[in-house]
Amino acid sequence: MRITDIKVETHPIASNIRNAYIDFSTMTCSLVAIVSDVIRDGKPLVGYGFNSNGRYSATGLIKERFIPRLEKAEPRSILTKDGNNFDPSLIWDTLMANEKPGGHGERSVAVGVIDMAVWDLVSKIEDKPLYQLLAERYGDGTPDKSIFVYAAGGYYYPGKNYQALKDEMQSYVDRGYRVCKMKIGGADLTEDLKRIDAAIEVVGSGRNLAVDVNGRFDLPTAIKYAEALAPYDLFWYEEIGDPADYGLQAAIAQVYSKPMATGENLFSMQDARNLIRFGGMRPDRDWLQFDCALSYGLVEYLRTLQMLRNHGWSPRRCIPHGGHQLSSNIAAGLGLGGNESYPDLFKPFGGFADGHPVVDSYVTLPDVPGIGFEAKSDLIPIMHALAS
Ligand SMILES: O=C([O-])CC(=O)C(=O)O
Ligand SMILES: [Mg+2]
Repeated sequence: MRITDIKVETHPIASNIRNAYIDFSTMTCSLVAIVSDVIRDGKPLVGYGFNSNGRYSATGLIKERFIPRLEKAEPRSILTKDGNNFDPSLIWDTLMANEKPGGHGERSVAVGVIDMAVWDLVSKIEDKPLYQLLAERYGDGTPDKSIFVYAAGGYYYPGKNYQALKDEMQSYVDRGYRVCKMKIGGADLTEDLKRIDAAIEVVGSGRNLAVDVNGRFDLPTAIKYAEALAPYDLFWYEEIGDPADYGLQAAIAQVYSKPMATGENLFSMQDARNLIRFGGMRPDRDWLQFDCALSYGLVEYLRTLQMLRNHGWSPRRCIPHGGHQLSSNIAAGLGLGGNESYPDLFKPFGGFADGHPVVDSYVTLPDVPGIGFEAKSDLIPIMHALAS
């Protein structure tokens, strides 16, 4: 068994939205196809992977450093002991050979893209959905039948007024979402509170609304907002300050007793561990958003989950950033708290399989081998085009 070809290309996922820190006018992602010599139904099995939004494509790194390492590896050295499948963690070690620790940067995105393709391929070779494979390898064999999802949106964009924000939230509610998320911190507090009031008119209560600062606030601003937000009893107050400012996070925990969420810009188990050690996050109410597609993939995410258990955290407190099908599989297979969803953004990479509607903020996963890309009609043609 061997890898016969690895292909990569960059795709635009641009839009005119803006959060408190960046706009998405030039956002891109990398798409990878790993072709194997395993033949099924007359065709080679192919695994696909891509990175989620927020970081740009890592195609340069993938091409220059990571594909050559994988191509040079002795084929037997990346297989399981019985030789019946590829071993994701041996592939991970091959990719990361000769890389110093720390300073994770965009390298974690490049490895995350390839790792997604590896898990897609590995579960296709086992001829089962990835969530089933994960539940069998790491759990009691029974994946969750459905997973919690919330609708992420509520961005700032040109000409958007309160009515447009309400219409957007209403469209999520109409598509089965109970919990929705909106951006704050890109306007002043008075304006943001008016936007929050408008959104709550639609979603019914603060408990159905999460707000995301995208790391914009310093401590005084964070506290001023925390005091104003507390009475709303929001679903969560997200990424309030710089992602690596654990002191700021811990200080907010002292004054804000309602749920907080963060972690989408922490890209390694070690960084996640620093958040848990020093960030004042509370395992009984807060949420962790580490996104494996930006942070060295599922091999690293398994290490992060183990670290969390060692610190008394349940995987149920994890709702990853990114809105991609890999995290849906992880959520169902490893018992996370759910997954993010962008009903209208970052298409066709984000989103779920066709014919699986969201009902009361829960969604089911398709019963197809791999991550489920073959059940997503807007995405799979792009993948096939790359592989062929
Ligand atoms: O706007 C973004 O960068 C995406 C984001 O933070 C999220 O989905 O939580
Ligand atoms: Mg966020």
